[in-house]
Amino acid sequence: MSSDKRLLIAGNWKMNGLLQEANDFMDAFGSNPAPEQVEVALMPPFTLLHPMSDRLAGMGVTLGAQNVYYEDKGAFTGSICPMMLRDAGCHYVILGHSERRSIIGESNAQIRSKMNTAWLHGLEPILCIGETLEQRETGVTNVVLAEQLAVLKGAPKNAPLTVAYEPVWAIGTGRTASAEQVTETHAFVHEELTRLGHDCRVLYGGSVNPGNAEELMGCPGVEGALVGGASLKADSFMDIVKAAVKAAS
Ligand SMILES: O=C[C@H](O)COP(=O)(O)O
Repeated sequence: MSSDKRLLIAGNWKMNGLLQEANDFMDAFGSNPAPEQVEVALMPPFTLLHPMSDRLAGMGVTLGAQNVYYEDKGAFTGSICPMMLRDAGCHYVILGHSERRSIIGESNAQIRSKMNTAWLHGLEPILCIGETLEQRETGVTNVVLAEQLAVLKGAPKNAPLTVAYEPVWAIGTGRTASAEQVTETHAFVHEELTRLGHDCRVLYGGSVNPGNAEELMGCPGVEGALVGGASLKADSFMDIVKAAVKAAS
C-alpha cells in the first residue's frame, strides 16, 4: 500500500514532450510548488526523466515513469530497468496502462513480473485497470476488473501500490464516467483490493479536466486522478491540482 493517503494528482504525458516543451511546462509550473494537501506527480517519457528530475528538485512533486522492463539488466535492447528509473529520480511506475495492454499486447503475467521487479528496487507501481465500452455494456465490468486485479494475488501486503481505475472508453475521448459509475466502480475495486489484502489509493483516470476534477475527486473511494491530455499544459494541470485541493478541504 502507499504510505501516503493524500489525494494524488498524477500527470501521464504518454508519448508527448520534447525537451523544449518540458522546459516551457516547468517555466509555467516552476514557481508553484506542490500544495501540502495533495500529492502531485509527473510521468514524462523516459527521455525527459533526468531533466525533469533536476527541474523538480525541492518542489515536492514526485516523478514517475510510464513503463519498466521486468529484468534487472543485460541484453534487452530498447528496454529500461527499475534501477535506471530510480537513478533518474522516479518513485512511481505506471504498469498495465490500457494502451500497453491493447496496442503492445501486454499480459497480466508480464504486468505481474514488472511489478515484482519494480518492488524489488523500491518503485511504487500505479497499476491501471479498466473495462472497454463493450465490456461495460455487456455487464462484465467487475469480472474484467477482478481479473486484472488478480495480478496482486500472493503479492506482499505491505508492498507500495497505487491502483488507477481507467474505463477504456473514457480515455482521451472527452467522455467521463458519471459520478455514480465512478463511485460504484471504486467501491467494487476497494472491496476486491481488501479481499486480496491490499489497502491502497485508487485513482480515477479518463478525460479528467479542470471542469470535472472537483466533482470526480469528491466521489467516495476516489483518492486522486491519473491525468493524460490535460496534464500536458501547466495551467490545466495546475487547475486540476487546485480542484483536488478544494475537494480535499
Ligand atoms: O493515463 C492517463 C489516462 O489514460 C487518461 O488519459 P486522458 O486524461 O487523456 O483521458
